[in-house]
Amino acid sequence: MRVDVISLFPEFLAQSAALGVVGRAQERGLLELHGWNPRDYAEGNYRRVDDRPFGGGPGMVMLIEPLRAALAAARAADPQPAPLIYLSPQGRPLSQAKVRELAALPRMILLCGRYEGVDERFIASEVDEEISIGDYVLSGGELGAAVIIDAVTRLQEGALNDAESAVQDSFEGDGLLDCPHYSHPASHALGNVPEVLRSGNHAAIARWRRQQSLLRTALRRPDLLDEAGLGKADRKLLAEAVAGLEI
Ligand SMILES: c1cc(-c2cnc[nH]2)ccn1
Repeated sequence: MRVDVISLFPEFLAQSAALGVVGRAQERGLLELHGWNPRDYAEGNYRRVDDRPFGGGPGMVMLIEPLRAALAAARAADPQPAPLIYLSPQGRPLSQAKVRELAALPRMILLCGRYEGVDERFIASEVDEEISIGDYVLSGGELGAAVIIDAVTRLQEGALNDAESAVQDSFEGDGLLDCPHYSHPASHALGNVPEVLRSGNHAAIARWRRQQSLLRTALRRPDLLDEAGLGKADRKLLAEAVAGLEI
């Protein structure tokens, strides 16, 4: 997969992408990352990439022309078509379903805004999709781009080793929150590991873990539970766990 990133701080992404799964995916030829800095295409002595907003108000707005030139350079660098995705608080919330959709693409171009954002005419003319990574304001879209790059890279065939794939599957598989995890020591001042996990009874362990995932999801993210479409056995397992809660 090829990912082009339009950003005033390409070094930010280069550093974050050099590590871990994303760094390894690049070494394995599973991912190609290219940065495009609008400042390299800005005209004039000051190479302006932003200016004050019409109508007044705080902050600065990223200008159309440097963005158009950076986008044109990115598109000219590879014949593969690619959607332009703008990371912004006004975007649709990122979900694992959207990550799966993006991971299936051969290429995408991520636009990272700074300041107050991007001139609306560029968005209306060139942006295919706006995506938000959460309802909070960041200093720019680069962290959102890094999140998307990490999440889609993990879905590239061959990017994860067996242990990492198991972790991915355990979360991604059924849309529920993960169960609690424990390791040594079995007994500690902070508490003891649940007996079932030390029983060696794999059926009982799987049942306990499923029940804990269901209970956690019901308590913390009931919205995910609704989407999961539980079957009769899961609803029974959850009801048993809820009945056992000490309220
Ligand atoms: C994606 C981008 C942003 C953001 C971009 N610039 C300021 N905040 C916030 C949330 N998700």
